[in-house]
Amino acid sequence: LHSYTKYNTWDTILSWINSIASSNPSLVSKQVIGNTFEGRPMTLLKLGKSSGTTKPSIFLDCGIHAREWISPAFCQWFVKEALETYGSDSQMTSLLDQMDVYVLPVINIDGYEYSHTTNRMWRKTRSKLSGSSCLGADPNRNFDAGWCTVGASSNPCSETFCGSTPESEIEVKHVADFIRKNKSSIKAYLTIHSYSQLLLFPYSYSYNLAADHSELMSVAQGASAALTSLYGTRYTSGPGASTIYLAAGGSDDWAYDLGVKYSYTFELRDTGYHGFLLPESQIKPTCEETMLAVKYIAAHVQKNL
Ligand SMILES: Nc1ncc(C[C@H](C[SeH])C(=O)O)cc1Cl
Ligand SMILES: [Zn+2]
Ligand SMILES: [Zn+2]
Ligand SMILES: [Zn+2]
Ligand SMILES: [Zn+2]
Ligand SMILES: [Zn+2]
Repeated sequence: LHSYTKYNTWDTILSWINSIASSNPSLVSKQVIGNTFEGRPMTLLKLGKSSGTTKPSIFLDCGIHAREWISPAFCQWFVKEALETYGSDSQMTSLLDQMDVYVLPVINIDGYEYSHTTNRMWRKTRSKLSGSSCLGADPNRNFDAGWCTVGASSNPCSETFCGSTPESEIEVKHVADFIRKNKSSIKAYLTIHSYSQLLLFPYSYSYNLAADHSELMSVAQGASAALTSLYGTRYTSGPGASTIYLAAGGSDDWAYDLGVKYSYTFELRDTGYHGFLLPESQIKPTCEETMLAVKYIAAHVQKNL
């Protein structure tokens, strides 16, 4: 059965998505943006007061890397908090009245399932490339942003295999298609990973500073300070290249270059003690502190609409 403080399987998450959408019809709608390589439905939740017109929106995705289980847990937590506090929390109420928040709880569903059933440390998709016995590409190297130039491998057996072409991974293509289609209204892109406790923003594919570097930095510093205020968890903020590593093909860089100014990658808890195997006992505190950072960014986005 579904629990917000457990690492739910995909089947449990999908039935949760369906029940959430059907029990909150005025605030939530769902749509399938396409199927994964193995045919699972990439199901997107749209949160926000329904209005006849297109509202400005925030796109939040989780589970691009299979083994980063705290990530889908956060997307589920965000939905719970949003629906629970709409009407009582003034900021969340204002957010969902003025904007829409798209939540994609698991991008890499095939990989997520595989990490539950077969290999806990799996990272990539589960696509089959002709001519190789190795499976999958790194979806966060498969976006069309400096594709395969740095920090990625063209070896299909590598953990950071960039894919045969940009958007070769059908999961990446579906996400990119959706964001392209809605790029005029999507004001922020937040993608959730683990671990390291970092708040990253463009660029990772180059050491060059983004045009909006100073604003992105100040918002990141404010967001991580908000996060730290709850339990003292410390985060580092900065451009991906200088803060973690130089690497191309990431979703945040791609969204930023498409014109989504507020584009951030979160690396949640911890800093390596448990790493990807973060105990379920830490889901609640991790999600509660991350809510503060996400709400900080959302408030800044709203102020700048
Ligand atoms: N644009 C990016 N933003 C963040 C990262 C770090 C994550 C950490 Se799991 C990754 O390696 O895919 C990597 C890239 Cl390429
Ligand atoms: Zn398709
Ligand atoms: Zn990751
Ligand atoms: Zn990571
Ligand atoms: Zn522990
Ligand atoms: Zn809460």
